[in-house]
This record gives sequence, structure tokens and C-alpha cells, in this order.
Amino acid sequence: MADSQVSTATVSKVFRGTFVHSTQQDALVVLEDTLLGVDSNGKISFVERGQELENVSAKFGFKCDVTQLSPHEFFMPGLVDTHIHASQYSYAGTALDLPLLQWLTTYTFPVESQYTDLEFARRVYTQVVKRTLRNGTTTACYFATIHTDASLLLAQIANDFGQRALVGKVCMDRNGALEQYKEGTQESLDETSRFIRELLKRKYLLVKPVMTPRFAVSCSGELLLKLSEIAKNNNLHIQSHISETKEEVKLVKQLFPDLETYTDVYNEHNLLTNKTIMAHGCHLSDKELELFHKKGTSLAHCPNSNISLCSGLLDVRKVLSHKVKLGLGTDVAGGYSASMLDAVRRARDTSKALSIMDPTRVPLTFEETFRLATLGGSQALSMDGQTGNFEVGKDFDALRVNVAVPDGPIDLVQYDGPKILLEKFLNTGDDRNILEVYVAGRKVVPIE
Ligand SMILES: Nc1nc2[nH]cnc2c(=O)[nH]1
Ligand SMILES: [Zn+2]
Repeated sequence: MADSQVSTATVSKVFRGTFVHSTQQDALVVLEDTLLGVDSNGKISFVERGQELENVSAKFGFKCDVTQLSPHEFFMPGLVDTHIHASQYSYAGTALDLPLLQWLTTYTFPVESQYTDLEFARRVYTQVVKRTLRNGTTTACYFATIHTDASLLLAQIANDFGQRALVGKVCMDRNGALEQYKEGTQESLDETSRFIRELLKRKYLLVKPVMTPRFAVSCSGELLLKLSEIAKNNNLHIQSHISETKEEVKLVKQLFPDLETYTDVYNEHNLLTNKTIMAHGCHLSDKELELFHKKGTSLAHCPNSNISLCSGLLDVRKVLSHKVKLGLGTDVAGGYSASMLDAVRRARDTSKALSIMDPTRVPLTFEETFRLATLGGSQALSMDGQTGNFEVGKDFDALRVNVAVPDGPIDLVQYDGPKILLEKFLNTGDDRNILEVYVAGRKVVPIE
């Protein structure tokens, strides 16, 4: 940020210690003995060298204490979950014995149909927001259910706990398997408009609506087209699923016989924008990925779910070679873990499995998966102007990590430097190592 643009808001927090983050150029940048200031609007006001304390203090005129991190601590950017079904959290960790389409009709639709019950919704949505925050998810892109009031409740709960979130009321006017869990086309459009209107009226700073047609299998062409118009008129994000399993791809071809590919189905209905996030994409062709790139549409890579439901293995390097934006998602409950640390590990495992099958494929490094979980996710959600790393002017979304926390999961035998600390945390750490979580400068963990 140029000097002339320096914020005039007062500096309200200053931290000194190690910071790790990613940039477009470098998957991992380690900043040792660094000073980071956060202003009263929650934005990063400076990132300077520790020994410059006196100069920085004079320049910014801060009167607050400087919080010094211990040698086993560091700050990293908040984790961005680009795809999670809040409504499926109640059965996460179970029901992983069927392929996608049977899994949806056997387990998912019966559970999601229960969200007419707002007390049930309150219980599950409170749990999922608290659990993901404790595990370091500072931004979540949520699917709720078809129920407007329960979806508004999820938005309220995320706002109350201080999580940055996109919340989608699910739209679906086709469901041969469970007739009671679908909407009429006009009903879906009316309820979606009500959801957007009500949510925008609340003027939450960090929680916004996202247009959410479930996937092409459960939406008519008319619904897809009209939802895209509403999204355009309100400049909304859009999310859905694409090419998760081969069986699903075949079914979409039968449902939309005039269109060549699954990607064409969404494109013809104007749903591919630079604020669209499509989950999975395991079976997309090069031509489809080219269209993603052209439209600026992103992919949410959900490796736990892809393996748990035996859907496929996404080749991340292929996606990135097409310059398609990509973030990581837990995809609860197709994915059994709500923690983005799990998504980081499973993303690496998937790339290694691909490398075992074809040694010419180079596995992702831990630095690359770290970037996908932070800056990559914010880019996929088109939020990288606001969050994703520790650039001056962005919101301070961050995790304070202590690798050697007493009674924690990690035994530190020796101190090998901050890069090794990060690697150990990503591979073997858990929420016990996450001492504090900040979203837009507000401390949201520990939860009060
Ligand atoms: N994993 C997953 N894929 C979907 N495709 C359509 N709906 C869903 C869902 O709820 N989970
Ligand atoms: Zn999903």
C-alpha cells in the first residue's frame, strides 16, 4: 500500500513474532521477528521488521501493548473452506458406504428435509460454526437446505460467532427419489428472492448470500436460467457441484441431451461467472477446464469426499495448468472431517496417489497445499482483495498457532525453525494447537 493510502484508523493491536503466509509468487513466505499492526477496522495497517519497533511506533503512533509470540508460535492466515454442507454436519463421520447418487437419496435428502424444524437447525448450525471456527476456518462457503428460514438462521449464527461466510439456500425443483424434498420451480425462485432480500437487509459485514442450485441433476433448465438472472441482478456469488462422479456426468447428459458437456449445461444457463465456485470437477476434460478459465470460474477441491464416496481423484496440477482458480473444501458430510487441516492432508494424499499410478505426475508440496487452503481459497471465492494473506490493507484473518502446546498432539524433540513448525502443524496438528482465531481483527476463538 502506498504511503498516501495509509489508513488513518488507529492501530489497536500489534503482534511481534513469526508470520507465515503465501503470495502469488511464493507458496510459502516466512517472516521472522516481524511486527504486524491491526487497526480498529480489523485491517492490517503495517507489516514491518521487529527491530524497527521504535520507528514504526512513532510513525503509527500506537499506544497499545505489543503482544510477543513465543518461539514455538506463529501466525498464519485463516483457513478458507470453499465448500461445506452445514446441514449435513449431523451425520458427518457416518454413512460413507454408498456412491454419490445413492448416498444422496439414502442419507442426505432425508436428513436435509428435517430443516423445517428450526430448533434442530439451530442446534446443528451452532455446532458446525463453532467446530469449524475452532479448527481455524475463518471463511466458509456453506450449503444449507431448501428451507429459507433455517438458511437465514445459519447466516445469523455465522454472523453472531464472527465467521466470514457465504450462505446458500439450496435450490432444487427435481427429485425423483424423495418427492417431499424438492420445491416447485416458482416456489424455489420466490423463496430464493426472499432469502436474498432478507439476508441483504440485515447488512451483516461478513456474511453474504450465495446463489445455490444444488446441481444440474436436481434443477430444471428453467430454474437454472432464472436463478442466474437473480444472481446477476444482485451481483451474487454462485455455487454448485460439477463432474463429481462418472455416473452423474452420464445422467446430466441424459437430462440435457442437446448440450455436449456438463460445463456447457451451466454455461448455457449463464451460471459460469467470475464469482462462481463449482465443487469437485474430478472428471472435467481439458476443454471444459479451458471454459472455466475463460469465465473466471473456480473449483473447490474436496479430496476427503472424493475418496470417501469413491467419486474420483482430482488432478490439481492439471487444473492449475489451465490457470483455473482452486481452493480446498471439506464437503461435509461426503467428507467426514469438518477440519480444513484434514483437507490439506487429503489433498496431498490424493496428489501422491496420482503419482503412484503415474510417476510422471509430481505430487503437491506441503507449501502448495498450504497456499491452496489459504490464499487459493480466497482467490476461488473472489475474496483475495480482502483476505487470504498478510498484505497491508487486507482484513486480519489469522490463526495463532503454538506447535508445542502442553497436552497437545505434537511432541517437539528439537527446534528446527518455523518452516518445519508449519509442516508439523499441517500434518500432525489439531485444534489444540490453535490458540486464537481472528476474523477481520476480532478474536473469535477462544469462543466466549
Ligand atoms: N458431495 C456432494 N455432492 C452433491 N451433489 C449434489 N448434492 C451433493 C451433496 O450434498 N454432496
Ligand atoms: Zn457438496
